[in-house]
Amino acid sequence: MVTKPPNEGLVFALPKGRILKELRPLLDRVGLTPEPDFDNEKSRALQFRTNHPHITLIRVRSFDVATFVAFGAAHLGVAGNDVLMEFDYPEIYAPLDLGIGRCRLSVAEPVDMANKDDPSRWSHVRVATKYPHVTRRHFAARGVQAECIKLNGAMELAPSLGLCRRIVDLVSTGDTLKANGLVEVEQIAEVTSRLVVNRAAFKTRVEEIGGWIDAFRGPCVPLDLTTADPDFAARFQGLLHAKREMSEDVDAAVAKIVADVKLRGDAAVIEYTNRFDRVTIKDAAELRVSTQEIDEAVAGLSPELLAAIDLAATRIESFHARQMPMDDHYTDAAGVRLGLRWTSVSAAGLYVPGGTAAYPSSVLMNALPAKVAGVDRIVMVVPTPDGVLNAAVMAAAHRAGVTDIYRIGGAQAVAALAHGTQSITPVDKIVGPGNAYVAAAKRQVFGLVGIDSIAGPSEILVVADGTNDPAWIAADLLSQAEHDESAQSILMTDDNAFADKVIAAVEDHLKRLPRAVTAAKSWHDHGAVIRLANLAEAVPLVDAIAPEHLELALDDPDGFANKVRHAGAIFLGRHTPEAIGDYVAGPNHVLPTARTARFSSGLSVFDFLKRTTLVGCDEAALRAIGPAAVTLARAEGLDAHALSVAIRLGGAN
Ligand SMILES: NC(=O)c1ccc[n+]([C@@H]2O[C@H](COP(=O)([O-])OP(=O)(O)OC[C@H]3O[C@@H](n4cnc5c(N)ncnc54)[C@H](O)[C@@H]3O)[C@@H](O)[C@H]2O)c1
Ligand SMILES: N[C@H](CO)Cc1c[nH]c[nH+]1
Ligand SMILES: [Zn+2]
Repeated sequence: MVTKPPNEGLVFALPKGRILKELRPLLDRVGLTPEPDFDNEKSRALQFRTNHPHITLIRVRSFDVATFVAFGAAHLGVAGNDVLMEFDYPEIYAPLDLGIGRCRLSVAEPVDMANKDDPSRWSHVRVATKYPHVTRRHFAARGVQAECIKLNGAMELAPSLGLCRRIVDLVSTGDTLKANGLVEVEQIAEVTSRLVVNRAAFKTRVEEIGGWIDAFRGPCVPLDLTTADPDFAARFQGLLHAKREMSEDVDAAVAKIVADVKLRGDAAVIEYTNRFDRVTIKDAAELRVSTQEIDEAVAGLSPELLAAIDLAATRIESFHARQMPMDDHYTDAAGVRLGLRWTSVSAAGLYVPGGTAAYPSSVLMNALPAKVAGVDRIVMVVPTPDGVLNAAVMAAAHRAGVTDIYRIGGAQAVAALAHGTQSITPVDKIVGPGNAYVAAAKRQVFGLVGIDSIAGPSEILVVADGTNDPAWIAADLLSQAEHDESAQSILMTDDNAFADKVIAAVEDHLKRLPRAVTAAKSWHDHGAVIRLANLAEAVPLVDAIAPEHLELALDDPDGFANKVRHAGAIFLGRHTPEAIGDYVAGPNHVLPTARTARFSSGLSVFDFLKRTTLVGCDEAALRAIGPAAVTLARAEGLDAHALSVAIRLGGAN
């Protein structure tokens, strides 16, 4: 580690080449102007002064940025996550994804070989790569031994010259691979460039380095619309129809996983689980979480957390119990006995997300309606990345009466629940939120099993007047933004000055929130502030957005709520933050997103129930209504239908 006096200038390490071109406008945006020679591609200089007397830029190879920063020779830098993954330097902190230098780290092989190859059957691979550590780790996680030959460039030559058959390299457009007769067969990681800092330097110079992190994060302002503006209607339509989720093509990958689980059962589930969750399950018996593991997890939790789980569970259970519908049996005027009977599905599968965060609250929200509805077998699947079983998730499952828990996630878990495996009995219905892979798998198994509606990234719309505390409303907006970069938070207000104060309060909260990077990206990319002439203007706008969560921080929230038709859940008044509904209010937090509240509702006991109708005629009743059936059957040309009624009425001919 290079030690530098704290009062000396900051050194900023930047990568040469393609990324520098994309980075250059960002330097302008943060007000960092290098000396003119920096933009001269022919210049051999490596170090450059800037308009800030204390800041020097160095221009080095992308791999060397990480090394300069890790050893403290540079304080800040810009490096791709491919480089960060390869070195895995604990001294580097990467607070910000700059969203530039987008590409992927992939495994590629010759086209003619790929046509006959099945990556799921590999046991040993020989690979040419600049990323031996990432490559070995990637293959080890799925039980494949990787022999890596380190090359620094021109990787594409390796297969044609017989050095090895496969390569692992960065792929941007795929043109270079194509030109060399290669094709991608597996993706290891999505790559973007990150702002990186030396941890020790950050600790000692937090104001200075933190200031640059904030500057690169950019002014975190959302879309700002005013209903009085002439272009409001067009811009509002743009907001309504903007695509928020990444358009990753996951369908093909998921179809392959689902087919493989259907064919090979447990063996395929184990293989995908080991690969995606970085675990080493050897035997199908290990897939199921044992009673002892559940008991141990529950025993290790604080009484405070257990009490909170219990309070939430009691309230959710009681709210859902009131939803239970009544059977109906009666005899009508024609003497026909009619009835409608509700029964639950026999077995339900609950998907509990666990890839990037653990959600005990979602366990309760999914399992308790099933329990209240009377489902006999409630099976929960939850991924355990790096083998970590979340104790609060286990406690919530225990409290909610889940019968079986499997430590599996993603498409393979959904496929196992739908098709069954040697060790997992299939279920009748699969519910629960999850990422794009989970959503695609649910869509693909629908028909074989039932599914609930697909919940996408979270949303909140707050309608607030100017008498609210801006810090409260800003926190509410961030509560959903912190879920996901694709989440959406919208403020509607009739007070301009209040709107400005909320925008400033969001900035302020972001300085302290641990999930600031995610929340800031969501607010910046998808957030909106809509300035109204009066609060009545908000009603049709709310209906058009049909938000998942609608918060009404108004004097008369009930009056406003009565006018709204489309919203997943409404939170009434200044003391009802949406987060209370996420955890303990009682109604379900799995709600329709992406404007689907126009035609669908949140998860409820009805998702686990189905109706059977009952009809009973005696001779007199059949005589009363049968002739009309005969007439209709003949009109449809379905004579056997007509006969089956007429024969009972003595009119078979
Ligand atoms: N609406 C709600 O009520 C609610 C509640 C909680 C969470 N959520 C949402 O659920 C989502 C959870 O996502 P998550 O990723 O954290 O967990 P997840 O459990 O949904 O997904 C993790 C799994 O995805 C699979 N996967 C990841 N990368 C893959 C790849 N390249 N190929 C194939 N499979 C791959 C793996 O099998 C992994 O186990 C978030 O978007 C969150 O906002 C919604
Ligand atoms: N707000 C999310 C659904 O939109 C649910 C959740 C779980 N934990 C916290 N919040
Ligand atoms: Zn939430």
